[in-house]
Amino acid sequence: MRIEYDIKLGFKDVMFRPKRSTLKSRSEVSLEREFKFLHSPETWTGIPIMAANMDTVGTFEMALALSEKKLFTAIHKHYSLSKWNNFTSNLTKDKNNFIAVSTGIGQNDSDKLAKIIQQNPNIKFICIDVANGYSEHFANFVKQTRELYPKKVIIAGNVVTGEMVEELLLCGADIVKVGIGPGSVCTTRVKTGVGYPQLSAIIECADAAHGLGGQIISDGGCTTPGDIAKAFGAGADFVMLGGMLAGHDESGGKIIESNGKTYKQFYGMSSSTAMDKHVGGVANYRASEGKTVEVLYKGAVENTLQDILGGIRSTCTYVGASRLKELTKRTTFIRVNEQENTIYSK
Ligand SMILES: NC(=O)C1=CN([C@@H]2O[C@H](COP(=O)(O)OP(=O)(O)OC[C@H]3O[C@@H](n4cnc5c(N)ncnc54)[C@H](OP(=O)(O)O)[C@@H]3O)[C@@H](O)[C@H]2O)C=CC1
Ligand SMILES: Nc1nc2c(ncn2[C@@H]2O[C@H](COP(=O)(O)O)[C@@H](O)[C@H]2O)c(=O)[nH]1
Ligand SMILES: [K+]
Repeated sequence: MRIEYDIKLGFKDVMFRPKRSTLKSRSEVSLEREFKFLHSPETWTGIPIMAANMDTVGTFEMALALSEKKLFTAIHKHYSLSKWNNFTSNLTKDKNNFIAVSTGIGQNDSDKLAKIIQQNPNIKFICIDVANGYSEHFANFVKQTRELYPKKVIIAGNVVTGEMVEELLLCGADIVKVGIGPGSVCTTRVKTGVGYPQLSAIIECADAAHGLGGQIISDGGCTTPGDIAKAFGAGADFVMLGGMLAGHDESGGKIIESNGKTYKQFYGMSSSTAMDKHVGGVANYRASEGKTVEVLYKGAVENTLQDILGGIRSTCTYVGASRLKELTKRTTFIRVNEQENTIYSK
């Protein structure tokens, strides 16, 4: 056994130190970024915030709403081929910049992926997503996917350490997804004791990825627009959101009326709710690693997006970044023991 003694940080452990700035207005901030990729010849321009590939968040409806504002959606892997064909038949070609098709690493997953891509060749992004990105089988799957799809942009995850980011990039991933256990409906840290505070994971993984010319997605743990800004400040190229985009018209999940209030169901993809729905229950050798919750119904996602994007533009003006790209260079984090004043929150 060994112990690493340096303390790893989460979003709640830091704040941005304000800096002098020449920006006159938050309207002067551009949140768009342009990326070239390590393997794929594609280029991408957009606002690098994405909906998670959860069946309550990464829906076709979410993709239509988010792509309007140049945000991205990792579509969940449980749509059938015919649902995909139906969705893409009404899709303008440019919208393919803002969606990924997701896959697991089983034979069924790769067969279904092949069919979806064969029938929808304009799809540009593939998101290979597993809970534990440390297995050899997963790395081999990434390699095989790169061989099959040399031009697609491949996202692979999840991992939390630099050496595995490098390995996945070398296996053919363009973008590595980072986060084990920070999610709002995640119970991995409780069930397994495994995890890595998200801010430190981002800092370490971004450094590893950028050294090789790859990108990272910070996945999970953002509960406020300020957390998203901190993820970008720490070096994330993209930020993926689950819970913050749950509960909207465009989200999946049942509507629940209770005590005169309206809620929407939201659950982890490793929860018993998800496993009952998609694979007929929790296998007898494993535990669920996700929660099922009810979130207050929030209406159209557009309003939430304005709140998020407005918050991040404001962060940028506080540190003098006229473009999101400059935010990390202009970031000094201070370690803190307090966040917001909660006297009027419940
Ligand atoms: N970011 C995170 O912290 C987490 C995210 N999730 C999300 O939920 C989805 C469903 O998760 P889940 O059903 O748990 O697993 P996955 O769908 O990710 O499982 C992928 C494959 O990896 C194998 N595997 C081996 N060890 C592990 C392990 N420790 N954890 C998970 N899989 C393992 C699984 O086999 P077998 O099932 O036979 O073991 C399975 O074949 C994920 O794809 C991810 O989107 C889930 C948990 C954590
Ligand atoms: N450990 C688990 N993690 C999960 C599960 N379902 C999804 N996730 C991860 O959470 C993020 C979203 O995080 P949020 O804080 O923004 O809500 C998602 O992208 C997955 O990586 C699960 O059942 N268990
Ligand atoms: K995900």
